[in-house]
Amino acid sequence: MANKTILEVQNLTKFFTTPAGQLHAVDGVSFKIEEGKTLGIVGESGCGKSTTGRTILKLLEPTGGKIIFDGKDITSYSRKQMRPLRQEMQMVFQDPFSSLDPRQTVMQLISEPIIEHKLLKSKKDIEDRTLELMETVGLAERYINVYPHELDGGRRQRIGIARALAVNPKLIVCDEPVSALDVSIQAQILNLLKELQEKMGLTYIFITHDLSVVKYFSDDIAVMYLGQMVEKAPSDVLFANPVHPYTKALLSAIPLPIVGKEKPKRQLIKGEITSPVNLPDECRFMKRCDFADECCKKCNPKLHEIEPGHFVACTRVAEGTI
Ligand SMILES: Nc1ncnc2c1ncn2[C@@H]1O[C@H](COP(=O)(O)OP(=O)(O)OP(=O)(O)O)[C@@H](O)[C@H]1O
Repeated sequence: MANKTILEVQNLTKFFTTPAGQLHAVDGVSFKIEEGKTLGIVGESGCGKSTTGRTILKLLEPTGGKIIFDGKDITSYSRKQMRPLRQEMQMVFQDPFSSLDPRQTVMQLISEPIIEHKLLKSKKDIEDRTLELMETVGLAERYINVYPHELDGGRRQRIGIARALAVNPKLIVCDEPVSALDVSIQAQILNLLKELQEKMGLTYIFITHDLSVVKYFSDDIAVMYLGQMVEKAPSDVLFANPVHPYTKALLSAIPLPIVGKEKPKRQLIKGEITSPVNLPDECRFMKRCDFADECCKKCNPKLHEIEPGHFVACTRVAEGTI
């Protein structure tokens, strides 16, 4: 039996008005996530991953589209209407250092959301819950009175995770949560997030520029390019059978064995991601694509299901010429 859909995003857009014109940071993104699952969102810097995450949590107002969380259409919810939902939707950031008040101790940092959301009242209950959360994220009790600058990046990220867990969320948007950490620490934090998911039934949106990080972590992976999803599939399918030229190039650049197939030759992606301002109605990846031809100028391709659950937005794939 399929799990319950906890989040559905339909044709989400977020545009910013800039002196140069409308900047299409998120441009028609749609997906569903079942409770307890992880959707990885990957793509290079500036493709709109963080804006997607922040808009879903209503930290940014969407320009268009729909956000349905736990059966409720929250697209037009006011700040006040969002308040009770804030507990259910949390975010873990890349650099916990910049999101943690340096003047607060671990105790103050972890207990803050408990106090803010009035989850517990007595000092003793708050302290007990803080200690319980520290244990849950693997932070030894001896750190309770230390300040974030006295801790390494991994332990600081554990504080960030404990703060998110403090309010018993259902969905956590993890925005590059391990990118600032050493590789050995990255694995510890990924294992912790996985363990917490299994224990608490958490749903994750896991944002990263690094496909190798999400391979074992995500149930589904969405590849973003210039505000749009260009390929979306279950993780194993995406790694075994990448179809969009951008996904292929991203995959060829990571040091992973490709099961049952020879590792594709490394394909360098030419040039830089172009500006998402005033985009013409043509394939957005065209200028960097080795396979581009005249048909790619016809229109901006939509996602097309090429096998169950595997979607690709490429004109040449849709026309069967690639
Ligand atoms: N407040 C803002 N005002 C104007 N443009 C913005 C704003 N926030 C983001 N952008 C632009 O929106 C686009 C998407 O940015 P976003 O941060 O979502 O990308 P990203 O894929 O998360 O990249 P990174 O990993 O570097 O954060 C970029 O072109 C960025 O410059």
